[in-house]
Amino acid sequence: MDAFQDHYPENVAHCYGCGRLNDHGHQIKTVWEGDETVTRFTPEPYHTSVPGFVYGGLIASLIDCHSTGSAAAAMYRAEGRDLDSLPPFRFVTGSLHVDFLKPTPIDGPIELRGRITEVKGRKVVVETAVLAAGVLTARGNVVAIQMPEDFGTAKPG
Ligand SMILES: CCCCCCCCCCCCCCCC(=O)SCCNC(=O)CCNC(=O)[C@H](O)C(C)(C)COP(=O)(O)OP(=O)(O)OC[C@H]1O[C@@H](n2cnc3c(N)ncnc32)[C@H](O)[C@@H]1OP(=O)(O)O
Repeated sequence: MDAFQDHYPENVAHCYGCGRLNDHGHQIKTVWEGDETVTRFTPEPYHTSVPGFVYGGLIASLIDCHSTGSAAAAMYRAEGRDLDSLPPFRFVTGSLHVDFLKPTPIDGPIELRGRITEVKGRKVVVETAVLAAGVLTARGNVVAIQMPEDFGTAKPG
């Protein structure tokens, strides 16, 4: 099945977490399963924190990109539009909150299951459960915001 990230236009397909064109990145893939968005990812041995367990920064990174992809897909769904239709919805992370509930074992796939809890203007809130072998090990809350036209052009300060 096609993933949301397979539809990202080339100019936003280089993200370290979700860009299909980033050879060094995670290249996550997210799909709808009913009203939930689902990403499955198998960690590598080098994603270790404490031996046997996944590095928390990786979990945060997966939640991050799972959520921005989910936010875009939710907006397309809300408008009854095809994922390839123009103009494209592009979301960036405004806020990323992670609760680490239990150590996440590294020896198998991780499943992220997201729910859209708010859509308001340019903002989408996504809550994500992170499961390893069916056990909830972390929870994420992301505020994703539709990318402004002038993203990245503002001068610091
Ligand atoms: C499926 C088909 C694909 C199609 C194609 C998709 C392409 C998909 C591209 C993916 C690309 C990779 C994405 C990876 C995820 C990153 O890693 S993104 C990189 C990390 N994030 C950044 O660099 C963002 C930096 N921050 C900014 O640029 C700006 O602060 C933001 C986030 C755009 C917001 O600025 P703004 O547009 O001026 O926001 P503003 O109008 O003030 O607020 C809008 C709303 O958002 C809220 N808000 C703003 N900032 C925050 C915040 N930090 N916390 C909470 N709420 C906030 C406001 O309260 C407001 O809410 P309401 O009052 O309407 O309820």
